[in-house]
Amino acid sequence: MNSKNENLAMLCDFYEFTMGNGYLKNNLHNKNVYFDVFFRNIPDDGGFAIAAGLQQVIEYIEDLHFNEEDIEYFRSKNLFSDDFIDYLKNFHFTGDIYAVPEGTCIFPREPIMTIKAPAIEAQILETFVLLALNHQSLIATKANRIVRAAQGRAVLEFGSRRAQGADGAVKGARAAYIGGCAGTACTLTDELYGVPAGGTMAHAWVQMFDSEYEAFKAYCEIYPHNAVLLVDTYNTLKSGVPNAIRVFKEMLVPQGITNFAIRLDSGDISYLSKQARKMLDDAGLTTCKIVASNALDEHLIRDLIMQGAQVDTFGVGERMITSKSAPVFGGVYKLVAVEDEQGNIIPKIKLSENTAKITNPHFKKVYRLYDNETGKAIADEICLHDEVIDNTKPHVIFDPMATWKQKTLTNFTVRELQVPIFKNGKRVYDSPSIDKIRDYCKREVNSLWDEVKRFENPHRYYVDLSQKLWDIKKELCVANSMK
Ligand SMILES: Nc1ncnc2c1ncn2[C@@H]1O[C@H](COP(=O)(O)OP(=O)(O)OP(=O)(O)O)[C@@H](O)[C@H]1O
Ligand SMILES: O=P(O)(O)OC[C@H]1O[C@H](OP(=O)(O)OP(=O)(O)O)[C@H](O)[C@@H]1O
Ligand SMILES: O=C(O)c1cccnc1
Repeated sequence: MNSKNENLAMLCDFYEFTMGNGYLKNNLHNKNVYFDVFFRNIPDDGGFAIAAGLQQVIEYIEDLHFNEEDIEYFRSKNLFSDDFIDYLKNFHFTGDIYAVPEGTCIFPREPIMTIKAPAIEAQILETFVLLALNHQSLIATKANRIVRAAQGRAVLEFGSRRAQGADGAVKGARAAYIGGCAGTACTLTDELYGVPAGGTMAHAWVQMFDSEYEAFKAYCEIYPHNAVLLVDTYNTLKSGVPNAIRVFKEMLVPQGITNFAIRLDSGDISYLSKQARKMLDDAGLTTCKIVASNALDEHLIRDLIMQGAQVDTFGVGERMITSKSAPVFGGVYKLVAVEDEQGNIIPKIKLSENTAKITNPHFKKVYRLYDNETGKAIADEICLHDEVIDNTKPHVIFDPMATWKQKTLTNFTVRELQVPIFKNGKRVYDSPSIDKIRDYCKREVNSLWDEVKRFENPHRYYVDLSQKLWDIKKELCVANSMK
């Protein structure tokens, strides 16, 4: 499921192979094509999303090959030509890929990945590329909302047991960490990706002993430095908290240990946490932290904080790992250009009755423009691949949906968002460590205005087109609408 040497080549929609077979028959297979990955709607009607999943795309592509069993499978279908089957036998990726690094804040309609490759290769990549980017971007985006709602309090990822499948759990926990979670309950995600795993205890531990007091005592004996006692098995305020206080005072305080905690997992978390805080403080255990869990999400956490709940750490499972309130990240994979025999890039467009759904044609680049005074991101500008924005001159940006809405920038910095990942089939990019990705994500989110980050009716961040790209798009719209 996760190792680099697992062959996921067959995790591919069947039509990629029927098209591939057809491209070969029509001698189109070696034609270089350009595909963009982009998305149209931000989950939960948020103001931005977070890119994640690139490392899994890289590992998939580096390992992409069809083994004997796969070749036999294709033969058994009696659908594919011998030439195509021979082609698959020797398949490996030979193209170029550009992508935004994991942890980047991303916005609708801008290319987050661009694939330039011979047609069959580009087509075969589609399913896995979308699957990996869509899933992890969804969870990183959701986790970031939950982490922001917690306003500096730690959020732990607790979702494996309710994730949609093993990959949903493991890659989901990786993405949640990129989005800002402090750690995960998923041991495998720690082993594979270095996301710190940890946890508290289940009700089963407490139930295994003759009394709650004995259960807490036994735990503190083994784990004096990591004691988080679950206090709601019988009666939170009448037995759970008093027993925890007794054990902390009898066993840990005399050893000079102060970093212990209790966990609330049911009932009114606001009321219980305030009462528990008071009881702990009255007992002199002011350093004791309070963890809360139980079907939490960004709205409940925000609400609990508004109610004055005394919670230091939130454990969040099902609603984060499944992104329950918005379970789809609609990233798509669209053909934007082909090369002719001379190597000229011919832009392609897909029209739609819905103007927002008309694709942005051509091989492109995305620039992010930052205001030098505030350091905040002003807008993204999608340009042709060979366009450069000169920040020493005033620069006009305009809304592509309402071109009369213009702004002239004078004091700004430009950053190209996509970086080269593969060149002629060879990887030219090393994924940063997971902690570096997480730090980068934090800086990225800090570079956005608060208005873009609010949960309700966020300000729409501008994603503009360069004049040259806009002109080409308009021309293609007119030309293609006559077809
Ligand atoms: N003060 C609060 N304000 C708003 N929501 C809360 C508050 N306290 C708890 N909640 C949430 O209300 C929901 C209550 O869920 P539920 O009825 O399943 O829990 P419970 O009955 O307390 O516990 P359980 O059934 O797990 O023993 C949870 O999502 C919980 O996080
Ligand atoms: O509610 P979530 O956000 O998904 O957080 C994870 C939940 O998983 C555990 O409970 P579970 O119901 O599995 O078992 P328990 O009876 O031991 O609490 C834990 O106690 C949390 O309540
Ligand atoms: O460590 C915990 O407290 C934990 C882990 C997974 C799910 N619920 C709780």
